[in-house]
Amino acid sequence: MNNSKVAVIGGGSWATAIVKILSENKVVTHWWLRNQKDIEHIRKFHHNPSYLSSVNIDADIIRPTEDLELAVRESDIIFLVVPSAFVAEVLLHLDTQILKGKIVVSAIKGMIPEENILVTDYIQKRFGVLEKDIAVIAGPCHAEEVAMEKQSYLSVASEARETAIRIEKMLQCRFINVHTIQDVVGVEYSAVIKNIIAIACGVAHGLNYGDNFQAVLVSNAMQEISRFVQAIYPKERDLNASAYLGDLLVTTYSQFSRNRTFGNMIGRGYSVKSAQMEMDMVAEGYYALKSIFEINKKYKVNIPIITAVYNVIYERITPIIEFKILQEKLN
Ligand SMILES: NC(=O)C1=CN([C@@H]2O[C@H](COP(=O)(O)OP(=O)(O)OC[C@H]3O[C@@H](n4cnc5c(N)ncnc54)[C@H](OP(=O)(O)O)[C@@H]3O)[C@@H](O)[C@H]2O)C=CC1
Ligand SMILES: O=C(CO)COP(=O)(O)O
Repeated sequence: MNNSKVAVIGGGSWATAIVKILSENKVVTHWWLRNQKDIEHIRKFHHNPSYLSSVNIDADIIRPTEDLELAVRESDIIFLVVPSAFVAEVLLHLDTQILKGKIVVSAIKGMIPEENILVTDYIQKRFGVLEKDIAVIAGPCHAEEVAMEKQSYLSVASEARETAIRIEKMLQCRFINVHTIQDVVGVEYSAVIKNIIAIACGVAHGLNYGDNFQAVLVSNAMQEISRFVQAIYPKERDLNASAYLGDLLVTTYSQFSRNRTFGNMIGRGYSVKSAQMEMDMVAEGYYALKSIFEINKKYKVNIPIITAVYNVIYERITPIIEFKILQEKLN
């Protein structure tokens, strides 16, 4: 039994997968979900009816609750797992002092819209959490495969080694291998951008481009990620590590990727609205596009793939035309 007191904030597929991992390690967890019906269902039947419903929720270890404040107050480690667009709204009524001295782990791969800042920057700014108490979960890992207990790998990034190791021990289990890394900003930006690239791959697939094109798209994208991350936060980092390249590959190639699925619909001619309505899950890349585009007005990095996706999604340029232009910029 792990003695840390933990809260998981969020009721979607990734939150459900993280709850499964914590439960495997016997970590007593307050699990906040916004949907009262889901909470009652979990209490009664020990499954999340809306996401990864095959996952068994151990009632002795996992305590679903509608009381966010209680979940946070009772815990010393908080896992944030709501899509980035809803973070500010979900945390709105929490006292600004409530996270002081607690460890906050962001499992979110997105940015706070409007403010155009990373989730960890938002948590530090709004709640005064110290950098040493912040961690990020990254790596190529789809919730659906965690649910099936397929061997997976996670990276825990923190500037404080002690914090990273504490979280590593909490997540390492039978089917999850965890390693630590000291690059919160690089890992977060890379995870944000790979979602946009996965939309690009989906659009390309929807337009009937083949594997040859996607391989070139992804390798050019890796260079794009490298240029952007090094411009924003220069540091010696191995972008071939699974926290960066691995996550890009799984999201651009996996059948489970929501971002790729969303892009595929756009490529096939769906409007943005109808593609979003068709999916009952969130494609973070849609929101990230706007933030990265805004941030890049200052850094002026050459980001042709992100620009092409931005033009398709926000400027309503026909994908077939935009991708013909992009084609000429890849090598
Ligand atoms: N799924 C995955 O494999 C992975 C996901 N992530 C990241 O985890 C984060 C969470 O995504 P994930 O769990 O997959 O999400 P899902 O797409 O599975 O679920 C969407 C979640 O968003 C909630 N939601 C929808 N609208 C609102 C709203 N207006 N206010 C508050 N909450 C809302 C839903 O709640 P409700 O059901 O009540 O509508 C649900 O909990 C994202 O940043 C994602 O990038 C990271 C790694 C892997
Ligand atoms: O981050 C992920 C896998 O590592 C999930 O990607 P999607 O949101 O596109 O499914």
